[in-house]
Amino acid sequence: MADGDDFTFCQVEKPADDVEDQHVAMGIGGIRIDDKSENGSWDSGTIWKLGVSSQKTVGTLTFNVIDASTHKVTNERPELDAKEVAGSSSKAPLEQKTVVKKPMPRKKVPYEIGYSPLDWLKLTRTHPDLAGLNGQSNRRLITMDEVKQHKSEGSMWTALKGRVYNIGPYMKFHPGGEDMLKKAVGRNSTLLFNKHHAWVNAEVLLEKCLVGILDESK
Ligand code: HEM
Repeated sequence: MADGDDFTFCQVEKPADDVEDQHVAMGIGGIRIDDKSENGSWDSGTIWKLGVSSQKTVGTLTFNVIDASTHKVTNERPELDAKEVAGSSSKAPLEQKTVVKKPMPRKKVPYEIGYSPLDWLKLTRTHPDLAGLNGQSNRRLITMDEVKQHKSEGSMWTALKGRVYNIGPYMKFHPGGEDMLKKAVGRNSTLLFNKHHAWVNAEVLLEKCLVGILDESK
């Protein structure tokens, strides 16, 4: 290149991801630059290429602009000349498998008047014995066999995350509806609970309904 030519040349690296190539320069499939040095020899280098090329010359620089507009866009890596793009000969598939878990559809039921979460909070603060303990300790160990025996209106027990609760008083307050909560009665409802709303803080919500600790040894 002649001294008078004020031409700043910076080397452009080929981007690591080939998918990007097709979006960054739509219609241009590659660039080749040839520079005639002062001793008359040619320095040349192709940055990347995809399709048919046309040649342009500016001063001593010769550009090969390669047209990719007719090039079929596929998920395959474009054919790259190993000689021209050193170190990028591997043909790894671009397809990425993303597993998107479908969220559970929300099935909240409207509250009956007097059964909102706030009403439940008030009840837990004023009712003397929601668990139905009649003075018994709520630290005692309870087996699943005993849980199964409490399925009546006033006393509906469920085992949840290692604790046993009387969920009878909570039935009409449950935002997912009574029918859903009834599925928990007389059994270990931990899996069902987590399936629908692992984020719900049952320990706090049902604190006053605690009957005992689940005896998991039996
Ligand atoms: C055993 C104690 C349970 C407690 C304390 C409880 C509490 C709650 C709370 C606080 C909500 C509102 C969640 C929110 O707004 O994000 C809710 C919603 C719901 N619950 Fe429960 N639940 C219990 C058990 C269950 C069980 C066993 C089932 C299913 C069989 C169930 C099914 C649902 C459903 C379908 C909703 C509405 C879902 C939604 O809003 O996305 N719940 N529950």
